[in-house]
Amino acid sequence: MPQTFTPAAPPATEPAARATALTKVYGTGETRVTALDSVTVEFARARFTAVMGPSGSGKSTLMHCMAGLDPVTSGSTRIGGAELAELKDRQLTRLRREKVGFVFQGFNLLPALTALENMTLPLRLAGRRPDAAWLDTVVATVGLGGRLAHRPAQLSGGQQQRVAVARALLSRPEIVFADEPTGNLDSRSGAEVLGFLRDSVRELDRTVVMVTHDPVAAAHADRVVFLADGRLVDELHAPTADAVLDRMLAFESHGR
Ligand SMILES: Nc1ncnc2c1ncn2[C@@H]1O[C@H](COP(=O)(O)OP(=O)(O)OP(=O)(O)O)[C@@H](O)[C@H]1O
Repeated sequence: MPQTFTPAAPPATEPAARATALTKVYGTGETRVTALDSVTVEFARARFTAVMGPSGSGKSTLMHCMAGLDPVTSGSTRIGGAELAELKDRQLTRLRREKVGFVFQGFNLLPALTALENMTLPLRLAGRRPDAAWLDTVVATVGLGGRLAHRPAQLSGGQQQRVAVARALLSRPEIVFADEPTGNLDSRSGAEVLGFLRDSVRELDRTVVMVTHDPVAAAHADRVVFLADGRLVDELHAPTADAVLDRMLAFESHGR
């Protein structure tokens, strides 16, 4: 009897994103910098991971390479089942638009648009309509129900960042990369935004990777990975702020 071949579905344990022996070198000759030196790391689905390390250790570079914003020098980066180096520019742009959400320190909202218009803009640019039920869920999770018609200037920093989080979640991305999302917020608004990021992982099954300098912010994550000099040097599960701070101080004293 002829056998029909059915491609196997990706195993449930496949990570949302993965880097294998990822190396990134900037510049040549005297200005050559190895920003990432053979980093292998996985970001599990429906988990909140913080990336920490001293200034210049490669955190932003790791995020940019894994999000397909910056080409790698060698090694492999995957989002879901897709190997980024194998994608043509147009496919990469599409993958970034559909599978990756971004949250930046500076919110990056358009001032002339309302909160709701800002949230739905990436989907509309992609020619897609937001799913009404999912929009309601995301808006309820980030707690912006009464503010949808406000423009960014009429919102506090914390509310603006919640709009940015909602925008990142609306396309149901495989993974959300957040670069210092609380860097411009006071501690109370920062804690709220971190709470929403965590809720989006716990309640909405999203995957979030957050670069931060702040041990208190990192303690909201399920796991913290530490970079030093472009290498992955340690990780902590179920971190507390004190445990994160202890590790950071240990790296700094070793580095001296
Ligand atoms: N576009 C670039 N051109 C040249 N060198 C770069 C570039 N981007 C980053 N680097 C270098 O790569 C190294 C890692 O930088 P990266 O920004 O990833 O570190 P980081 O851990 O995010 O730092 P910070 O915490 O200060 O934001 C640094 O030495 C940096 O100077």
